[in-house]
Amino acid sequence: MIAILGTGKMGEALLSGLLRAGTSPDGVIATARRAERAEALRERYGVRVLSNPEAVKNAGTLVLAVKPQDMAALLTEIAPYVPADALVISAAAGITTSFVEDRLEGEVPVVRVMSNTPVLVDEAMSVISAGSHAGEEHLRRTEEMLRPVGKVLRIPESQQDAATALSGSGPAYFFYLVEAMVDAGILLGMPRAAALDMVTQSIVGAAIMLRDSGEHPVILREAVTSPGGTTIAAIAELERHSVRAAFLAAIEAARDRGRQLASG
Ligand SMILES: NC(=O)C1=CN([C@@H]2O[C@H](COP(=O)(O)OP(=O)(O)OC[C@H]3O[C@@H](n4cnc5c(N)ncnc54)[C@H](OP(=O)(O)O)[C@@H]3O)[C@@H](O)[C@H]2O)C=CC1
Ligand SMILES: O=C(O)[C@@H]1CCC=N1
Repeated sequence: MIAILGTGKMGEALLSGLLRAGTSPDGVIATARRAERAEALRERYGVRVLSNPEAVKNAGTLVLAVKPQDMAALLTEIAPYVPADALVISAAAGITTSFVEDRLEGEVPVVRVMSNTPVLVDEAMSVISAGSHAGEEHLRRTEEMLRPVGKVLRIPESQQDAATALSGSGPAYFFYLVEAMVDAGILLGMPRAAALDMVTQSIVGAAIMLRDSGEHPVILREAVTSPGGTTIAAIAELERHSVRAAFLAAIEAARDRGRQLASG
């Protein structure tokens, strides 16, 4: 039995992914803070929505999907009820496995996960790291849960904040880029819907080429960039505005913010 504690955006995305992958609604318990949220989850997915202690007592795998700022309170609430042989999977940005271990009784295996919202379309990037009481079996169980909803990589926990900044937050950067490019289309007089179609299909096509061709992104970009042509005129402007430097600084800021999250 899997319990998802704190079924908000990520928790619901994981819940829907588990059900799409064939887990029966009887095999998942959700928890929520608000009664109307609990009712919506029951109606939408047919799963049981229980209190945190009831969910924890009944489950072998606990997925903690509350905001980092709510994690300490959740752990205090569930600590007396966590079964000794349960696997605890923490999905929160910035929360270390030792933060979770220190607030639970005994030597509970904890796996830290950073996934991203493309879980909703089975194209998540999830990175996982074992805590000090988790071993191969716990990593494998976590992989089995996450693989149906996308790609899973094992990384050292020391890289988790960097991964959060790159792939956890990553989809937001691409949506931001799409917004900016659609605005450029509007500036050039395109209808908004047509501009959105053009940009969306370009980003989908580029992403699939990148994933499936095995080519380095520089080679793929060079293939688009004709001497004296349009693309290099655009790239010259991107360089003039230090867009690459902005990405380096932005992702570093996201990594640094991740490091602060456990302290509120
Ligand atoms: N959104 C994203 O792209 C990603 C998020 N994450 C991580 O996932 C976690 C959740 O993020 P996200 O889904 O965006 O946030 P949400 O706020 O959408 O989800 C958290 C949910 O937990 C509920 N909650 C809080 N405390 C409790 C509690 N004690 N018992 C039961 N439910 C509780 C909240 O209730 P209420 O609705 O009342 O606030 C909310 O519904 C975070 O730790 C974040 O770092 C990781 C990767 C990507
Ligand atoms: O913005 C955040 O803090 C969360 C973590 C990764 C993506 N969203």
